[in-house]
Amino acid sequence: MVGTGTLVLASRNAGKRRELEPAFAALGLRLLDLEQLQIESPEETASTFLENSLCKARHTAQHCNHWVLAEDSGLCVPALDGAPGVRSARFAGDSASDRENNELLLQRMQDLSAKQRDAYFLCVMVLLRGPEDPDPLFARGIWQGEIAAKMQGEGGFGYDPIFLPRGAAGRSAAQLSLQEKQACSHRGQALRKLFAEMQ
Ligand SMILES: O=c1nc[nH]c2c1ncn2[C@H]1C[C@H](O)[C@@H](COP(=O)(O)OP(=O)(O)OP(=O)(O)O)O1
Ligand SMILES: [Mg+2]
Repeated sequence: MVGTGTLVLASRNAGKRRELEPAFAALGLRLLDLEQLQIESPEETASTFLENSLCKARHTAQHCNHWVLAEDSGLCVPALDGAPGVRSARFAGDSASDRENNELLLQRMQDLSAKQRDAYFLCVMVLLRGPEDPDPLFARGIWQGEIAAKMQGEGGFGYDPIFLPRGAAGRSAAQLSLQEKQACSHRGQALRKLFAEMQ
């Protein structure tokens, strides 16, 4: 793979790209995303992160000639039966902004007790080494924390301003540096496991 020099990231999310890019750059790999390749995003209609992730990877691999990395991720609140879950990006509607999703989740959490504010991020990553790869590599990561009472911090993306990671002393994920977030996040863990699988 290193020889090809390019890996396609089957995503339109610039936040994911920012977090994933340094690890691939260190391997001498350049990431190209769906925006750059002008490939449409597939519909994310499955009920599991795994299926959505594989669907993004497979759709993209059919439109390009490179290895493809995809991931599907989301925020799960057990007290809300796992919502926003696989629908995290579309929680407040099909073209909802991060702010709208954050506001809706804060509103849904309003009457919950401290214990019920527990939440976790999940990331399921897939690497396809060609459109017909019969043996895709998978890896998942989980990041435990709780939902804050209000948004705090300017960094990161998505639900970062309202996610208080366990062990971060009350800082939100949006108040962590890129390196701090990658060291403990669902995405960082999944990526490290994927690299281990590739050995
Ligand atoms: O580290 C994170 N910090 C904050 N929020 C996060 C994170 N990781 C996932 N999330 C949220 C964002 C979005 O609401 C959903 C992912 O949805 P998901 O479909 O996987 O990504 P997306 O539609 O933004 O981009 P794409 O499908 O093109 O990769 O979970
Ligand atoms: Mg998506």
